[in-house]
Amino acid sequence: MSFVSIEQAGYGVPSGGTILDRVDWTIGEGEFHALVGRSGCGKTTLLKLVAGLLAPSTGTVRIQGEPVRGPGAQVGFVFQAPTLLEWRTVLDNLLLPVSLTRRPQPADRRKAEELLDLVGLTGLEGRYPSQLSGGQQSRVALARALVTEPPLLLLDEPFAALDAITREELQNDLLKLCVRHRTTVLFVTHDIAEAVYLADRVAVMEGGRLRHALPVPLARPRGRDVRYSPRFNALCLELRHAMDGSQSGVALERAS
Ligand SMILES: Nc1ncnc2c1ncn2[C@@H]1O[C@H](COP(=O)(O)OP(=O)(O)OP(=O)(O)O)[C@@H](O)[C@H]1O
Repeated sequence: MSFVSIEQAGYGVPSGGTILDRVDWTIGEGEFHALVGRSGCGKTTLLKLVAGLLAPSTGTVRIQGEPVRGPGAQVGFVFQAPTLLEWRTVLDNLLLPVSLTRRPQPADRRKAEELLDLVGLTGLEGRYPSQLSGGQQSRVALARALVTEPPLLLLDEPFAALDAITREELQNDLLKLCVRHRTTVLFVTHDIAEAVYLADRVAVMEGGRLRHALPVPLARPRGRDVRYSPRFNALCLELRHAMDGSQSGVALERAS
Protein backbone atom coordinates (compact mmCIF):
# COMPACT_ATOMS: atom_id res chain seq x y z
CA MET A 1 0.00 0.00 0.00
CA SER A 2 1.23 3.53 -0.75
CA PHE A 3 2.16 5.68 2.20
CA VAL A 4 0.85 8.84 0.56
CA SER A 5 -1.79 8.66 -2.10
CA ILE A 6 -2.99 11.75 -3.95
CA GLU A 7 -6.01 10.95 -6.09
CA GLN A 8 -7.30 13.45 -8.62
CA ALA A 9 -6.64 16.24 -6.15
CA GLY A 10 -7.59 19.76 -7.17
CA TYR A 11 -7.47 23.05 -5.36
CA GLY A 12 -9.22 26.24 -6.37
CA VAL A 13 -9.53 29.64 -4.77
CA PRO A 14 -12.79 31.55 -4.21
CA SER A 15 -11.86 34.05 -6.91
CA GLY A 16 -12.25 31.16 -9.35
CA GLY A 17 -8.62 30.32 -10.05
CA THR A 18 -7.46 26.70 -10.29
CA ILE A 19 -4.17 26.23 -8.47
CA LEU A 20 -4.01 22.43 -8.60
CA ASP A 21 -5.68 20.36 -11.28
CA ARG A 22 -6.34 16.62 -10.97
CA VAL A 23 -3.06 15.64 -9.40
CA ASP A 24 -2.39 11.91 -9.06
CA TRP A 25 0.67 10.78 -7.17
CA THR A 26 1.68 7.98 -4.85
CA ILE A 27 4.66 7.75 -2.52
CA GLY A 28 5.65 4.37 -1.11
CA GLU A 29 6.75 3.89 2.49
CA GLY A 30 10.33 5.00 3.08
CA GLU A 31 10.61 6.61 -0.36
CA PHE A 32 12.07 10.05 -0.91
CA HIS A 33 10.24 12.03 -3.59
CA ALA A 34 11.13 15.51 -4.78
CA LEU A 35 8.84 17.99 -6.49
CA VAL A 36 10.27 20.62 -8.82
CA GLY A 37 8.65 23.24 -10.99
CA ARG A 38 8.66 26.90 -11.76
CA SER A 39 7.75 29.46 -9.16
CA GLY A 40 3.99 29.67 -8.67
CA CYS A 41 3.19 26.29 -10.28
CA GLY A 42 1.52 24.97 -7.10
CA LYS A 43 4.22 23.02 -5.22
CA THR A 44 3.60 24.54 -1.80
CA THR A 45 -0.15 24.21 -2.24
CA LEU A 46 0.24 20.49 -2.93
CA LEU A 47 2.43 20.11 0.14
CA LYS A 48 -0.22 21.87 2.22
CA LEU A 49 -2.89 19.44 0.99
CA VAL A 50 -0.73 16.51 2.09
CA ALA A 51 -0.04 18.24 5.41
CA GLY A 52 -3.76 18.75 6.00
CA LEU A 53 -3.30 22.53 6.17
CA LEU A 54 -5.59 22.93 3.15
CA ALA A 55 -8.48 20.71 2.08
CA PRO A 56 -8.62 19.68 -1.59
CA SER A 57 -11.53 21.18 -3.55
CA THR A 58 -11.78 17.93 -5.50
CA GLY A 59 -10.27 14.47 -5.09
CA THR A 60 -8.65 12.96 -2.02
CA VAL A 61 -5.32 12.84 -0.23
CA ARG A 62 -4.66 9.76 1.87
CA ILE A 63 -1.92 8.89 4.30
CA GLN A 64 -1.64 5.18 5.03
CA GLY A 65 -5.02 4.71 3.40
CA GLU A 66 -6.85 7.25 5.59
CA PRO A 67 -8.17 10.50 4.08
CA VAL A 68 -6.30 13.52 5.47
CA ARG A 69 -8.71 15.67 7.49
CA GLY A 70 -6.28 18.10 9.11
CA PRO A 71 -2.73 18.27 10.42
CA GLY A 72 -1.78 14.94 11.98
CA ALA A 73 0.89 13.79 14.41
CA GLN A 74 2.38 11.51 11.79
CA VAL A 75 3.61 14.45 9.71
CA GLY A 76 6.68 16.63 10.32
CA PHE A 77 7.24 19.88 8.43
CA VAL A 78 10.13 22.12 7.57
CA PHE A 79 9.37 25.28 5.65
CA GLN A 80 11.62 27.74 3.84
CA ALA A 81 12.29 30.13 6.68
CA PRO A 82 12.86 28.26 9.95
CA THR A 83 10.29 29.37 12.50
CA LEU A 84 11.99 28.89 15.83
CA LEU A 85 10.68 30.38 19.06
CA GLU A 86 13.10 33.19 19.88
CA TRP A 87 12.49 33.04 23.62
CA ARG A 88 13.30 29.34 23.87
CA THR A 89 16.70 27.71 23.79
CA VAL A 90 17.75 25.38 20.98
CA LEU A 91 16.99 22.35 23.14
CA ASP A 92 13.57 23.66 24.14
CA ASN A 93 12.79 24.45 20.50
CA LEU A 94 13.64 20.88 19.66
CA LEU A 95 11.39 19.58 22.39
CA LEU A 96 8.48 21.78 21.30
CA PRO A 97 6.61 19.11 19.27
CA VAL A 98 6.77 16.83 22.32
CA SER A 99 5.75 19.50 24.83
CA LEU A 100 2.64 20.32 22.78
CA THR A 101 1.17 16.99 23.85
CA ARG A 102 2.94 16.03 27.09
CA ARG A 103 5.72 16.90 29.50
CA PRO A 104 9.10 15.99 27.93
CA GLN A 105 10.81 13.06 29.64
CA PRO A 106 14.55 12.37 30.01
CA ALA A 107 14.27 9.99 27.04
CA ASP A 108 12.94 12.87 24.90
CA ARG A 109 15.84 15.04 26.00
CA ARG A 110 18.30 12.29 25.06
CA LYS A 111 16.63 11.93 21.70
CA ALA A 112 16.83 15.69 21.08
CA GLU A 113 20.51 15.72 22.04
CA GLU A 114 21.19 12.80 19.72
CA LEU A 115 19.54 14.66 16.83
CA LEU A 116 21.52 17.80 17.62
CA ASP A 117 24.65 15.70 17.47
CA LEU A 118 23.62 14.25 14.10
CA VAL A 119 23.17 17.73 12.65
CA GLY A 120 26.44 18.94 14.16
CA LEU A 121 25.06 21.27 16.83
CA THR A 122 26.26 19.62 20.01
CA GLY A 123 27.27 22.29 22.49
CA LEU A 124 24.72 24.84 21.25
CA GLU A 125 21.75 23.41 23.19
CA GLY A 126 21.53 26.40 25.52
CA ARG A 127 21.71 29.10 22.85
CA TYR A 128 18.77 31.11 21.64
CA PRO A 129 17.84 31.21 17.92
CA SER A 130 19.09 34.80 17.57
CA GLN A 131 22.53 33.54 18.58
CA LEU A 132 22.64 31.08 15.66
CA SER A 133 23.52 31.52 12.00
CA GLY A 134 20.87 30.92 9.33
CA GLY A 135 22.36 27.49 8.54
CA GLN A 136 22.37 26.51 12.22
CA GLN A 137 18.73 27.59 12.51
CA SER A 138 17.87 25.40 9.51
CA ARG A 139 19.60 22.48 11.22
CA VAL A 140 17.56 23.03 14.39
CA ALA A 141 14.35 23.14 12.31
CA LEU A 142 15.31 19.88 10.60
CA ALA A 143 16.15 18.15 13.89
CA ARG A 144 12.92 19.47 15.45
CA ALA A 145 10.82 18.04 12.62
CA LEU A 146 12.30 14.63 13.38
CA VAL A 147 12.20 14.62 17.17
CA THR A 148 8.88 12.79 17.33
CA GLU A 149 10.08 10.46 14.54
CA PRO A 150 7.18 11.27 12.20
CA PRO A 151 6.85 8.62 9.51
CA LEU A 152 6.21 11.36 6.93
CA LEU A 153 8.32 14.46 6.46
CA LEU A 154 7.23 17.38 4.24
CA LEU A 155 9.95 19.83 3.32
CA ASP A 156 9.40 23.06 1.42
CA GLU A 157 12.74 24.43 0.24
CA PRO A 158 14.17 24.00 3.71
CA PHE A 159 17.69 24.89 2.59
CA ALA A 160 16.85 27.90 0.43
CA ALA A 161 19.16 30.86 0.89
CA LEU A 162 22.04 28.83 2.32
CA ASP A 163 25.53 28.73 0.87
CA ALA A 164 26.41 25.74 -1.32
CA ILE A 165 28.60 23.96 1.24
CA THR A 166 26.13 24.29 4.13
CA ARG A 167 23.40 23.16 1.78
CA GLU A 168 25.33 20.02 0.85
CA GLU A 169 26.06 19.28 4.49
CA LEU A 170 22.38 19.61 5.37
CA GLN A 171 21.35 17.44 2.44
CA ASN A 172 23.64 14.74 3.81
CA ASP A 173 22.26 15.23 7.33
CA LEU A 174 18.77 14.86 5.98
CA LEU A 175 19.54 11.65 4.09
CA LYS A 176 21.26 10.20 7.15
CA LEU A 177 18.29 10.98 9.39
CA CYS A 178 15.72 9.69 6.92
CA VAL A 179 17.54 6.43 6.30
CA ARG A 180 17.91 5.90 10.04
CA HIS A 181 14.18 6.38 10.69
CA ARG A 182 12.96 5.00 7.38
CA THR A 183 11.08 8.27 6.88
CA THR A 184 8.89 8.86 3.85
CA VAL A 185 9.73 12.28 2.41
CA LEU A 186 8.17 14.79 0.04
CA PHE A 187 10.69 17.52 -0.71
CA VAL A 188 9.92 20.69 -2.67
CA THR A 189 12.83 22.51 -4.26
CA HIS A 190 13.72 24.86 -7.11
CA ASP A 191 17.11 23.27 -7.33
CA ILE A 192 17.26 20.45 -9.88
CA ALA A 193 20.62 19.13 -8.62
CA GLU A 194 19.30 19.04 -5.07
CA ALA A 195 16.27 17.04 -6.20
CA VAL A 196 18.41 14.52 -8.09
CA TYR A 197 20.88 14.18 -5.24
CA LEU A 198 18.23 13.55 -2.60
CA ALA A 199 15.33 11.77 -4.23
CA ASP A 200 14.43 8.30 -5.47
CA ARG A 201 11.95 9.95 -7.77
CA VAL A 202 11.42 13.52 -8.98
CA ALA A 203 8.10 14.87 -10.18
CA VAL A 204 7.79 17.95 -12.36
CA MET A 205 4.86 20.27 -11.82
CA GLU A 206 3.66 22.82 -14.33
CA GLY A 207 0.65 25.09 -14.05
CA GLY A 208 -0.92 23.08 -11.24
CA ARG A 209 -0.53 19.70 -12.94
CA LEU A 210 2.06 16.97 -12.51
CA ARG A 211 3.63 16.60 -15.92
CA HIS A 212 6.35 14.03 -15.45
CA ALA A 213 7.89 11.71 -12.91
CA LEU A 214 11.50 10.70 -13.26
CA PRO A 215 13.01 7.79 -11.30
CA VAL A 216 16.55 8.50 -10.07
CA PRO A 217 18.59 5.32 -10.55
CA LEU A 218 21.58 6.41 -8.46
CA ALA A 219 23.01 4.10 -5.79
CA ARG A 220 22.49 4.81 -2.10
CA PRO A 221 24.21 5.97 0.00
CA ARG A 222 25.11 8.76 -2.39
CA GLY A 223 28.90 8.98 -2.64
CA ARG A 224 30.56 12.34 -2.28
CA ASP A 225 31.50 12.51 -5.96
CA VAL A 226 28.13 11.47 -7.36
CA ARG A 227 27.31 15.14 -8.04
CA TYR A 228 30.14 15.26 -10.57
CA SER A 229 29.31 12.03 -12.38
CA PRO A 230 28.08 12.02 -16.00
CA ARG A 231 24.99 10.07 -14.89
CA PHE A 232 24.07 12.72 -12.37
CA ASN A 233 24.50 15.49 -14.90
CA ALA A 234 22.45 13.61 -17.48
CA LEU A 235 19.58 13.27 -14.99
CA CYS A 236 19.77 16.99 -14.17
CA LEU A 237 19.66 17.83 -17.85
CA GLU A 238 16.70 15.54 -18.39
CA LEU A 239 14.80 17.27 -15.60
CA ARG A 240 15.78 20.67 -16.93
CA HIS A 241 14.26 19.72 -20.28
CA ALA A 242 11.14 18.43 -18.56
CA MET A 243 10.78 21.72 -16.70
CA ASP A 244 11.08 23.92 -19.74
CA GLY A 245 8.93 21.61 -21.84
CA SER A 246 11.57 20.92 -24.50
CA GLN A 247 12.28 17.47 -25.91
CA SER A 248 14.30 15.17 -23.71
CA GLY A 249 16.66 12.56 -25.11
CA VAL A 250 15.33 9.98 -22.66
CA ALA A 251 11.65 9.15 -22.44
CA LEU A 252 10.06 10.55 -19.32
CA GLU A 253 7.41 8.59 -17.54
CA ARG A 254 4.07 10.34 -17.54
CA ALA A 255 2.94 11.29 -14.07
CA SER A 256 -0.71 12.06 -14.56
N1 LIG B 1 -4.89 31.79 -1.10
C1 LIG B 1 -4.60 32.04 -2.38
N2 LIG B 1 -5.41 32.80 -3.13
C2 LIG B 1 -5.15 33.06 -4.43
N3 LIG B 1 -4.06 32.55 -5.07
C3 LIG B 1 -3.23 31.79 -4.35
C4 LIG B 1 -3.43 31.48 -2.98
N4 LIG B 1 -2.42 30.69 -2.56
C5 LIG B 1 -1.61 30.52 -3.62
N5 LIG B 1 -2.08 31.18 -4.69
C6 LIG B 1 -1.50 31.17 -6.04
O1 LIG B 1 -1.39 29.83 -6.41
C7 LIG B 1 -0.22 29.61 -7.19
C8 LIG B 1 0.61 28.50 -6.60
O2 LIG B 1 1.17 28.92 -5.37
P1 LIG B 1 2.23 28.01 -4.62
O3 LIG B 1 2.69 28.74 -3.40
O4 LIG B 1 1.65 26.66 -4.40
O5 LIG B 1 3.38 27.94 -5.70
P2 LIG B 1 4.86 27.35 -5.62
O6 LIG B 1 5.04 26.49 -6.80
O7 LIG B 1 5.11 26.75 -4.29
O8 LIG B 1 5.69 28.69 -5.77
P3 LIG B 1 7.17 29.08 -5.25
O9 LIG B 1 8.09 28.13 -5.94
O10 LIG B 1 7.33 30.49 -5.73
O11 LIG B 1 7.18 28.96 -3.76
C9 LIG B 1 0.49 30.96 -7.28
O12 LIG B 1 0.17 31.54 -8.49
C10 LIG B 1 -0.11 31.74 -6.12
O13 LIG B 1 -0.11 33.11 -6.40
